[in-house]
Amino acid sequence: MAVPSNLDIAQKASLKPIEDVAGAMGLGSHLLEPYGRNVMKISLDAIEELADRPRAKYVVVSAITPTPLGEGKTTTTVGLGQGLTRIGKPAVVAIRQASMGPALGIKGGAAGGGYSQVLPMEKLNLHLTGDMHAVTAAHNQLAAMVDSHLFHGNQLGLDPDNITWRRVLDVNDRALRNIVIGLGGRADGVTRQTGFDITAASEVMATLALTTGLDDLRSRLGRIVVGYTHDGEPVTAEALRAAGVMTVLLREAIKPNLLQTCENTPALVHCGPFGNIATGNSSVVADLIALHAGEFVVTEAGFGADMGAERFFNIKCRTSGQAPDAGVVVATVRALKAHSGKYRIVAGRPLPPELFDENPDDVATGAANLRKQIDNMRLHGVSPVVAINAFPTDHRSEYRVIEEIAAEMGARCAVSTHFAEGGAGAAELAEAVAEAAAEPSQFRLLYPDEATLPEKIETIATKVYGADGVTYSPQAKASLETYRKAGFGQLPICMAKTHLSLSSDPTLKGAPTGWTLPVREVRASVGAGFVYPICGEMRTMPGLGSDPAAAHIDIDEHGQTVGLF
Ligand SMILES: Nc1ncnc2c1ncn2[C@@H]1O[C@H](COP(=O)(O)OP(=O)(O)O)[C@@H](O)[C@H]1O
Ligand SMILES: O=COP(=O)(O)O
Ligand SMILES: [Mg+2]
Repeated sequence: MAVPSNLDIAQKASLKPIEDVAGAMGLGSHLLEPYGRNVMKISLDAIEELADRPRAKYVVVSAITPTPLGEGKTTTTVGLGQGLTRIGKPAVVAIRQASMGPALGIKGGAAGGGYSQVLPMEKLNLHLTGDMHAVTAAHNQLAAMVDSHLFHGNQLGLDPDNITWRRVLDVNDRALRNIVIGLGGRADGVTRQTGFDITAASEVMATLALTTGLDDLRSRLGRIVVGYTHDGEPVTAEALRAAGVMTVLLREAIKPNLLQTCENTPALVHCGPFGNIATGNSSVVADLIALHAGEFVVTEAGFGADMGAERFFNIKCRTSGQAPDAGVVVATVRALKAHSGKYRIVAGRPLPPELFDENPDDVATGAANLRKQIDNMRLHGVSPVVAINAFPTDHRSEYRVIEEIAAEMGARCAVSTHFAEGGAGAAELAEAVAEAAAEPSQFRLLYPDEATLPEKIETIATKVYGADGVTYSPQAKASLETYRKAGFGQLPICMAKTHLSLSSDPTLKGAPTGWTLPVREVRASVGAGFVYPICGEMRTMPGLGSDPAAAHIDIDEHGQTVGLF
């Protein structure tokens, strides 16, 4: 029987009073702030108040390199959280809020799918409690203060041609990528070129995702570098007297949002997605609360294990000091077939019909990517569990290929039908994850703080992506030298690279070899606490397709939302 649409399931689901969901986590009402129906914010006091309770097992959900459709990481995160709860291991799910860019663009929402969703999905995929808008406001307030400083005499000596701080908006709008501001008369500001990034790519978002509390947020925001003087000295948000107001604009946004799944499992939703141009993980503070509010925390890391999971390990866990107990690699038959190079999956276009023919050989051909992503978990000492996210068009013989490869690689594996069956469909996966998480943690970071920036970049490129080496543009080389001199050398790396390939070329599928990683630009996100190499043709402001989801979203005759997915 066909599964109803995500929206149908979401609109018909029976939600528990959110106070009861909070109660199941052991959160007292004094820690809770209702935001309308079915959503609450949690005070950060909960971190300290819950700290003495037993620590949960910490599970990160990643994936093989996805097709543009996404392979079900968020859906599996939710399904696994429901599955663990069903087998008597109460779990808390921790995911990111959707960006309206992809939600109204090609990809769709980020609340999961089928009977494994976080609800209310309409709130999660649109405004939720306004955190995205708060990040946008704080980011653009700083941008306005930069340009106002230029207008009022530039006392700090900012080089107008070396201002790295752009503006952001939570909309896919290619027309804003490169703009000229300050046009008009003398009173209209200083004319210069700049542009917009999507809000999820803002350093303010990454700072919010990595901070451990309000004081830490205030000092991180102060360290944000907006540009450099003519002699290469960094100019900070603190110097522009902007960090205080930015902190005030974010004082509600720093609190994680509590929602629930289709099966009333607690779900914390906090911070933004994009594991290719941002850190792509939910917040440290949400995990610190969740880690003492149940037996398992299941959190997602954007895109494939080379992207979100690498950042989860080497940026998020480095910052929080937490160590994961298991890592799930979501695999789908369709994506492994695509990795064989014989099928082209384009978002917004019908899937090639031959994709649904039984073809275990093509699954085997594309499985090089699965092997590498399992390796990427092992590289960090994390016990991998392969979750085969079952689609109705799959064949048993194709699962057998994946199971055999997982067995060969010593990884546990389970077919999971959580999309169609909710937590009951993830019971086997939950058992496998519980076993993996029971093993002593061998977690290790990929590189030490004291490695140089080029060493860190080369380590990720060669060990995680499988590159032979790295090439740098002259601009990238100069930036790395500037950052070394400025004392940023101890920071970890957040690599902006395509999520559609292990390499920097989105058309190279499987596990490409014989290539080098081209670093064309390097930015420093000193507030968030990482250096940000941009590899190949990466855009930090997506554009809308010719037939975006937005064109199919409406209000029906009953006033119900339609078309959101
Ligand atoms: N097993 C499945 N069967 C059918 N559709 C699925 C399945 N898993 C996920 N989906 C759908 O695929 C899309 C991507 O799923 P999602 O969990 O958002 O992937 P990711 O988080 O990896 O990007 C969503 O629209 C979701 O509803
Ligand atoms: O950051 C990207 O997230 P998904 O992989 O869930 O689309
Ligand atoms: Mg997702």
